[in-house]
Amino acid sequence: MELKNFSLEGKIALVTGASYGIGFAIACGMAKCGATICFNDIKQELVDKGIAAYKEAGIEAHGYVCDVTDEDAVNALVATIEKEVGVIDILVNNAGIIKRIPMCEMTAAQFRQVIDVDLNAPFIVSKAVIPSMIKKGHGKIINICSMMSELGRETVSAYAAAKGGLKMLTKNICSEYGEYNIQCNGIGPGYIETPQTAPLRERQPDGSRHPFDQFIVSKTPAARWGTTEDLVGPAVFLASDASDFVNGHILYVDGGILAYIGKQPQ
Ligand SMILES: NC(=O)c1ccc[n+]([C@@H]2O[C@H](COP(=O)([O-])OP(=O)(O)OC[C@H]3O[C@@H](n4cnc5c(N)ncnc54)[C@H](O)[C@@H]3O)[C@@H](O)[C@H]2O)c1
Ligand SMILES: O=C(O)C(=O)C[C@H](O)[C@H](O)CO
Repeated sequence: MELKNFSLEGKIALVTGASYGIGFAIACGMAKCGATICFNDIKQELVDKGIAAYKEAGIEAHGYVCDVTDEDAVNALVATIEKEVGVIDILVNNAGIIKRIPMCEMTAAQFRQVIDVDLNAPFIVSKAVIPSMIKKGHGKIINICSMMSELGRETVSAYAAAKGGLKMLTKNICSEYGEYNIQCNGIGPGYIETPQTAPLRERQPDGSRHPFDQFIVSKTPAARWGTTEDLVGPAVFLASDASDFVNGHILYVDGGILAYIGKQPQ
């Protein structure tokens, strides 16, 4: 039996919002498996820093400024990549924001902003790449979901609504385009050490650990925060031929949080 390989040689990947953080780590991992990396971010300054960081990692990445919520800009980005690099084989919808505000104190505009980046944008970017994937006869779409695709918590109503919707968008793209050999799956990271979660890990004025930091470690069987490197193997798997029969799945990379009721207070 031939082992379907994990190589990404000859594949072109677009990772959104990938100047740093989870997207940067996933892109670096895909590059090490042979993929050509294209990425975007919202500001030239971030793209420039990203290109330098990829170069430092030995990767010649193609960087573009593009706000993923702007449909015209996204369509222009995909057309430019197709012209300059080639047809996108792998899309990672990674760009995202969070606003931690109690729901009744959050404005509708703030709610909409989170939905726009975390849910509408993955729709926009996926819609932009799918036609060429159909023509090419294959495609991989990986949506970066969250624990909040399954669970709620105080202050993250918009984010949870977006990430829950992103889980179902993932399943719907699978349903609608699986027959064209397009696999759309999600990765659901646990709590990962990146700028997005930095406020949850800040030391207290007395030097003690943030209460949320202690809470998450107690809720994680692995008893630690995740790192961006923990996400690379799962992303490469879902981007490779080895996952051609995996579709509509959310792969939770959470150290066991979703399986664990929590430790009895001592
Ligand atoms: N860090 C975690 O614990 C965690 C866990 C689960 C899911 N996630 C998700 O993973 C993804 C990456 O998270 P992260 O922790 O690396 O976040 P981050 O805040 O460190 O990075 C997010 C990136 O997205 C970019 N971005 C934001 N809005 C954009 C827009 N409109 N257009 C283009 N780029 C935009 C930012 O500039 C940044 O480069 C997000 O979707 C996040 O919701 C993070
Ligand atoms: O709960 C929060 O405040 C978060 O920041 C959620 C994390 O970013 C992440 O999405 C958990 O999977």
